[in-house]
Amino acid sequence: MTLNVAIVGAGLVGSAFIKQLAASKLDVAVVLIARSSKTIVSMDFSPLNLANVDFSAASEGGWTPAQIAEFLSKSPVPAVLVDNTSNEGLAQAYPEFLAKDISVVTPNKKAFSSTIELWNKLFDKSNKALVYHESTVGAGLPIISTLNDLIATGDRVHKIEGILSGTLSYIFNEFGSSDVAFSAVVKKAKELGYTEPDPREDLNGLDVARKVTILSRLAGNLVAGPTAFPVDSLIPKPLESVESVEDFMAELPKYDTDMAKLRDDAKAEGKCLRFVGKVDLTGTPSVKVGVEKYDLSHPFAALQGSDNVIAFTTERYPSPLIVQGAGAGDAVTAMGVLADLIKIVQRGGRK
Ligand SMILES: NC(=O)C1=CN([C@@H]2O[C@H](COP(=O)(O)OP(=O)(O)OC[C@H]3O[C@@H](n4cnc5c(N)ncnc54)[C@H](OP(=O)(O)O)[C@@H]3O)[C@@H](O)[C@H]2O)C=CC1
Ligand SMILES: N[C@@H](CC=O)C(=O)O
Repeated sequence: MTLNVAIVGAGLVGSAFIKQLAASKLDVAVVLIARSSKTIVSMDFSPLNLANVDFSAASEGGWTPAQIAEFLSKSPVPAVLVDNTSNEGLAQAYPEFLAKDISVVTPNKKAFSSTIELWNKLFDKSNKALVYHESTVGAGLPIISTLNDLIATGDRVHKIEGILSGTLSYIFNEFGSSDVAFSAVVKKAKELGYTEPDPREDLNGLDVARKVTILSRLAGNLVAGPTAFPVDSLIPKPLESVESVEDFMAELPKYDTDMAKLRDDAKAEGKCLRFVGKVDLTGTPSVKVGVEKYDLSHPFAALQGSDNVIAFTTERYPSPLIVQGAGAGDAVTAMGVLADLIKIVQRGGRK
């Protein structure tokens, strides 16, 4: 085997990733698969059988990031952590993995939109291990690789603008084109697997703000984090203090008429609502995230389903380079994660 892999998180994305990896016949051994409270591990680094991942047989108890890093550090071949969780603690521990020459692949945005100090540790030139995180923005769409390629080849980014949330794209596409209730579309987006584990992280703009933080930083504008610039929230004020997701979802229908009014006002002007993220580097850099009205002839008005669209305006692309397609969902996100793992295999697991 060329690499040993630990997969942490076997939810929607993690399960789809395991299925795709099993079908890919990639020359790696999966030696650990973890959920929050159960861990399947092959202590002698022999490959686990991906066709039969059975957590019912695993003993109770999750492994800490430090335990996983310690285990992988003993691997006789280069090792990779695939983090398919949205866990903050694991994200903060990536430097521990990198310090042990363990590469990281993840769709988890938390580390990359955290402090600049953590960002610098992740991309420290002296790291021998690799970090790939394509699916942190636009799921499997080639957004991060495109931006990195533009910059690495000497282009200058002027603006990045787009619809970066599969959930909010789906919500505004569905809710805007019919009389369906806002709360019903939010529920459906959750059922379809587009939302974050807690859908309020989508509705409050934080998920898009995290993605915009990542893009802005990659473009050279080191914003302090997702709360360092203006972000619109779609959470009704009285629901901001609700504790559980279940209570929030139960209360949301009470605010359907407020959201319908916003939609109908835009319609009356011949426009539609879209939730967009923008990075403008043409003068003093500015970053913002929120609801905007677009003419029905605008490309952002014609999106379908959970589509994301991102427009890079650069020195070489004054008429923007556009990437568009499904921006959420288990299969497309897992595809981005697997494509990143394949890159690590191709590079032999080390810089
Ligand atoms: N869904 C999508 O369309 C997209 C998702 N992403 C990102 O992918 C990641 C996963 O999303 P998704 O699959 O939808 O989320 P899920 O909630 O379906 O799955 C999360 C998984 O992580 C596990 N987990 C959580 N904390 C820990 C921990 N401390 N140790 C071990 N396992 C843990 C959960 O365990 P348990 O099973 O025990 O609950 C679960 O298996 C998130 O970061 C999300 O932002 C990115 C792009 C698109
Ligand atoms: N909840 C996110 C999932 C992908 O990042 C979204 O809706 O875009």
